[in-house]
Amino acid sequence: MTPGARLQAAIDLLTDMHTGTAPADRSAAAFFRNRRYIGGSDRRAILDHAYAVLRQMAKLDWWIGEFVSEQGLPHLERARIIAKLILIDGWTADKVAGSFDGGDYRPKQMNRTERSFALSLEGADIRNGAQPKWVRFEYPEWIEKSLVKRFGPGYEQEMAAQIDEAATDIRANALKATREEAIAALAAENVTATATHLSPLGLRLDGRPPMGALKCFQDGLIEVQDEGSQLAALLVDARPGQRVVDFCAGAGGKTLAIAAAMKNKGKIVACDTLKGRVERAGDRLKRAGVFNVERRGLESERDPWVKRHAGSFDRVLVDAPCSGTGTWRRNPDAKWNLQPDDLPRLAKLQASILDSAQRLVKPGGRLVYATCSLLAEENDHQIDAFLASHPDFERLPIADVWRDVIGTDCPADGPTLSLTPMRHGTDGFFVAVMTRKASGGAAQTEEPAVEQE
Ligand SMILES: C[S@@+](CC[C@H](N)C(=O)[O-])C[C@H]1O[C@@H](n2cnc3c(N)ncnc32)[C@H](O)[C@@H]1O
Repeated sequence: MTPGARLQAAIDLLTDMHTGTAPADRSAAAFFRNRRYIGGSDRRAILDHAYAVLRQMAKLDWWIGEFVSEQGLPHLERARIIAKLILIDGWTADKVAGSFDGGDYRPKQMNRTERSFALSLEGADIRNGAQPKWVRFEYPEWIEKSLVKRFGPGYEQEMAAQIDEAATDIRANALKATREEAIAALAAENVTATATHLSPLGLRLDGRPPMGALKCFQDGLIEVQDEGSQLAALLVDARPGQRVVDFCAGAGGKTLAIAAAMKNKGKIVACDTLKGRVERAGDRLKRAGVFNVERRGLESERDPWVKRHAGSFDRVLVDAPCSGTGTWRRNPDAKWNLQPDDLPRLAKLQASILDSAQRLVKPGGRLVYATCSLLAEENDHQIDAFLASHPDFERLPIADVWRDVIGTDCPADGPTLSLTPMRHGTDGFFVAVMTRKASGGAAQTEEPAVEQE
């Protein structure tokens, strides 16, 4: 494809991304599925253009807004790409016009308004002192109060750390390879990987190799997983022979890591209310050589299966549905899709999931709550409320769990773990570990636990 054709494809992709409600990565997958003729390097270039826009969209739109107030509205996605080329890539208006020339598959020529918009941007800095903070640091204005409550004045730096793209992290699958063996296998396929600082199984890749094409990926030696997510799974401290529930297992990211920690011995029940999602984890489990997992679709968090298995698991992980505010480096569109009423709705769901899932934990067993949220409402506040209403549970100091499992000093202060992109270079993750007091008796349930496997 010519550079201009890539730009037109990026405009079309952004239009798809901003029509309908699908997350950007799903829109992109559908876009390329319908255009199989687009090769790998063109695909990468088109995605780079589109994601560069998504990452700095508040600032690009601010510049568009400044211009529009005087001159009338240009085609929005074309305007965003024009602004991106000039403000981020440093193009001149003439260079943009060279690609917007109406040639085969290329953007049609800029009209007079677009041309004067392009000229007005030449030499400007994408950041401008007149921009409000939410524009400069790229987050929805309404969430500022929660960010200030959580981080204090440092919240701006936390948000700035979410603008740039995250590196690709992978986990060495201990069922098939040590971290050193995974590094060597990657090197043999010309991929450079370095050990992550916090996760003992983690590797950070140089660049973005096409993972699906790597033999060591196809053979299950490695899994794509952010370092924060690896740590959350490790802190479950699941041991060989135990019975474990991954209550919100999704496509099985943490299930796989837990299975490796258990050396495939014992049993994991991977549940989710999205039955199709948990079913689709099958191929990943097979590739990773995991065979101690039962996949289970739940009607809701109060599915009768939970009551039937009350008090019968050593570990229950609740990797709760959340705002995803810790993953905005990877999903920059998610911040603009999040709505103010999502937070109370999610907090209510998280509390309900915890309240139901806790029934599965046996006396002396552990309930581990994790989110990829940065917000106290979904994290510490949720745990405080849970402990207040479940006196048979107590929090285990995260530093103790960390030292037992990982063998180093925990990088976070406080009784729970909060990882952030700025402080730890991981996705934002929260982890709290609680135990059902051994003397607390079995979980509250109206009927005896019955094994039904
Ligand atoms: C953060 S994601 C889980 C990610 C997954 N654990 C992983 O590591 O790849 C949260 C999951 O919770 C599931 N979920 C939503 N509501 C639920 C409910 N009421 N009960 C159980 N799971 C639920 C969602 O379908 C989603 O897959």
